[in-house]
Amino acid sequence: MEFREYPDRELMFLSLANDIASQLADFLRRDGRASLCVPGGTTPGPIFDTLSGVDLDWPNVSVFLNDERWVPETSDRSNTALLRSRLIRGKANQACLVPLYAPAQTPEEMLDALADGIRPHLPISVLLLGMGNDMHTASLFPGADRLTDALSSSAPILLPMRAEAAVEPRVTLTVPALRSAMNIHVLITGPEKRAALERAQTLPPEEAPIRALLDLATVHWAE
Ligand SMILES: O=C(O)[C@H](O)[C@@H](O)[C@H](O)[C@H](O)COP(=O)(O)O
Repeated sequence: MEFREYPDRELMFLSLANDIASQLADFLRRDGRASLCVPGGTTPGPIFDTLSGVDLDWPNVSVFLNDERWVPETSDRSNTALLRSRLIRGKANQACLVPLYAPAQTPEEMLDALADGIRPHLPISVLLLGMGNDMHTASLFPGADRLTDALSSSAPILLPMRAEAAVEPRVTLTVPALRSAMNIHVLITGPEKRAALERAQTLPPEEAPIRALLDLATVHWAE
């Protein structure tokens, strides 16, 4: 794991957005296409704002979430709605947003169709992850019903996930799909998350799911 500490959040957001853009540009130059997988939640908004204004060959960039809450886009809990309002706009308006939600009562009903949509965009070129104070990442929560399945090296691309801390059912990329990424960044802010990261390094992934990605990740932190 590489740990980068920044003097303030603003600098971190700008610098990380810049790293992500240049990594995507490398893939676009080399392969003519790239994929960017991002978290929802409250932290990454400023990175999305910056990226949406960057000049890239966006029509050849596919964008998808690490995980989605099983709510329609009209919900203020929808990560897809966050992406549409902060990332898939401006210059990035032409990017291809690959869905992790489709209207249905349960994620199980749509899981295969959603996984079929994601599969052609793997391996991920650039993966950005968040982390909760409980050391979850994506929707890999400690104590979640299918965490063991999602940690397995033979896990499918996507799994439904339910956990007390998750509020609603979720759909999440699994550990092997996430670990296949060519570049992995973890974005965290504040002293509580820094302490949680330190703790995660001493625990197995069953207790600290972020641990399953840390050996491959660059962690970006600012107070
Ligand atoms: O849908 C989600 O909730 C996210 O994808 C999740 O994994 C998030 O990255 C962490 O919960 C951190 O969230 P905050 O940035 O809001 O602390």
